[in-house]
Amino acid sequence: MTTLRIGTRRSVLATTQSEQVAALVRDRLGVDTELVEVTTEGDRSQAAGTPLPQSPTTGVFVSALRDALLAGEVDLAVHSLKDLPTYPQEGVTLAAVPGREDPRDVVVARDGLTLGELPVGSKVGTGSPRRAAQLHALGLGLDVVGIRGNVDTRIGKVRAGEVDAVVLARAGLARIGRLDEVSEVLDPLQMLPAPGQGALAVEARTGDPLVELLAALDDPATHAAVVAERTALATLEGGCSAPIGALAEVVEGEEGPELWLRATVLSDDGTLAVRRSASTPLPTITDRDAAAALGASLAQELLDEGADQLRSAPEATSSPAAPTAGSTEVHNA
Ligand SMILES: NCc1[nH]cc(CCC(=O)O)c1CC(=O)O
Repeated sequence: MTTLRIGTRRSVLATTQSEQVAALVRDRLGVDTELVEVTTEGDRSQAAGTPLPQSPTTGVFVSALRDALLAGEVDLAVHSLKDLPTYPQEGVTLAAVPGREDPRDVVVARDGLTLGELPVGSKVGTGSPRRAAQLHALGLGLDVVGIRGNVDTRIGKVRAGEVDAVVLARAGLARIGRLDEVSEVLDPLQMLPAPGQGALAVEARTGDPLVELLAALDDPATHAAVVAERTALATLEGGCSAPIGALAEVVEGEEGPELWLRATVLSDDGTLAVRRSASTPLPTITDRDAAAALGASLAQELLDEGADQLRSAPEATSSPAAPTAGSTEVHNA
């Protein structure tokens, strides 16, 4: 085989991630690699300062890379898995999910403060409805403000005093060597990560013999976890558009590996939330059907508990959404 061309976005985070996959390809397949930078619509719109659609499921960072893959300009594409839409794309196969970074969210705050140490009314920046809703649900009286831009830009807003803190994925900071900026790692009980957070997706063309070779890059425990998380997300997306967090982990049980999954759906303002967790034995670590079944059944439980009715009151209306059966009302202190 000649040199494998790896399609990547241009940001520091994306090229670092792609270089990590390139190193895996060289180690495990013994093949040379070349990074090919592809500019995505998401990158262009961020550079121009125009707002992005709020949901990452629209895949603005993803489609240009897939186009380059389908056009044969690159042999494989590397994405942050949480940025991938849940619906499959014709001609594109998820060939490997490498080992995951710590999936938790972190706080980068002025003076190294934690969320609980920030005074009431402090400005916390995030562009993520999931993070915003969970920040509100903490009841700390924080002022959640919308910000955007890459990891560097967002940290810069704290250093410039524009906001008191930002919430980011620990994985992104770990990959670009900026963990020293972190003032608090958020427990998933307070801040459940996005489905797929901290994991990478390696995509290739469906039917390309490369798909089978790339299986050597796969980490089966991570793969099982993200299948459960993303199946839950896909099932929930069918019924609601509210913010969703989900995290699965493989643990060693007495009778072999078990997959644990917890998930939450919140109203945008964080005043209503449903949370559930469940587990399943994994007869074999590559049993993706068991992982998918766990995700689907947990999502169904959340929908049965009213996850599809967790709508915040529209801003123009005065009456807040009524608590729904089975949902937990979160009181802001
Ligand atoms: N939303 C953009 C995005 N996509 C992937 C990561 C970080 C890496 C990861 O989660 O795998 C980030 C930045 C962030 O959320 O802080």
